[in-house]
Amino acid sequence: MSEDTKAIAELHRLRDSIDNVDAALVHILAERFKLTERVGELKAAHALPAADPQREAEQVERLRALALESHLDPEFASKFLAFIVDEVIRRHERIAEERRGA
Ligand SMILES: O=C(O)C(=O)C[C@]1(C(=O)O)C=C[C@@H](O)C=C1
Repeated sequence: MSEDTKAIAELHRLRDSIDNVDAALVHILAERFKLTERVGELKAAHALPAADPQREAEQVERLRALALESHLDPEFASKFLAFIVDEVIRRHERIAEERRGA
């Protein structure tokens, strides 16, 4: 087997593993959004604000430390969290509007 053929085989193996990790990420995100939807319902029912900056600051601090331990760029980890949390807040606001309109 030539070196190029071996490299292509290795590329396919790596891509198979990347596909597995991507599938796990989608499943984990789906579970997280199921949980945050329940939080959104709870907040709407009790007129609590969609966003909780104190909680977010704690989450960022915790994730940055975990990222460092795992040799992941902490800046990337906090941007990734912010991206998800922004979407959660939008969904919380939508739930609250729907409950107000109902
Ligand atoms: O914990 C909450 O209060 C949530 O609404 C969940 C969540 C999150 O996605 O983790 C989203 C918005 C808040 O600003 C903080 C955290």
